[in-house]
Amino acid sequence: MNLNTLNPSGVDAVIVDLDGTMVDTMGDFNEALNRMLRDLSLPAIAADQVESMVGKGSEHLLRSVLKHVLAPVDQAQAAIKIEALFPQAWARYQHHYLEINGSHSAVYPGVVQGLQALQGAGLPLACLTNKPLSFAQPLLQAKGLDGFFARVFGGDSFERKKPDPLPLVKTCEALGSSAASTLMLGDSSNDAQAARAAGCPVVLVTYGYNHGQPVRNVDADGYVDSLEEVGRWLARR
Ligand SMILES: O=C(O)COP(=O)(O)O
Ligand SMILES: [Mg+2]
Repeated sequence: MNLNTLNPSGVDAVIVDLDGTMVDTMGDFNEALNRMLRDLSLPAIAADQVESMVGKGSEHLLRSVLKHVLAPVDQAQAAIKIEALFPQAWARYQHHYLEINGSHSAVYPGVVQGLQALQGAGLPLACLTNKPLSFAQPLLQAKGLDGFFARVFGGDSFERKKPDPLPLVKTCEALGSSAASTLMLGDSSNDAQAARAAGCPVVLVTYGYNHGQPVRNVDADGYVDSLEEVGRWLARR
């Protein structure tokens, strides 16, 4: 663990990211995307391609996937085609994602223990994801994680998504804590950039999705291999 620059007694609340931090949802993304591509008579996409596209919300993911599968078409044509396909792609993706939500995904080791420790330390918790709220809420329920969170916000809960600081600022407001005393736990540069811009301390997990880039290269206050480590550290406050 490397949380040297942070003081646990300065933390009053915690915001936790969902995909890549609490739940490994890559199987769900891959399944829903490939069902959508089949409906649109487009070729399938491999899971390792999808991983680098996750993190900036579902609209961005769908545009990236469509761009990838339409790659042989020239760029200007692809842009026009993506926008033409988007409404149907979005409708089919939502349908399939909600149908399979949680059935191809798993809670990472140490998450439940970590959240229990944070709750035991009396810290109010919020889940803040770029996933649509209608996907996030049933996923948290299906994985037995919903009871930990006083508030849950999705990528469509506010005007802008992470890496914009707005969702973090609004989540701090909802938790009644100052940005400087609200710790963000995430897995990607979106979480870290949003936290930095909002003035929140940020710790990143090393096992999630960071657009295929090494997470330790992202500017953050610490990196952990398990949320259990954060729980143990904050239980000392
Ligand atoms: O849906 C996404 O793009 C990623 O969601 P996250 O913010 O929970 O990592
Ligand atoms: Mg994430």
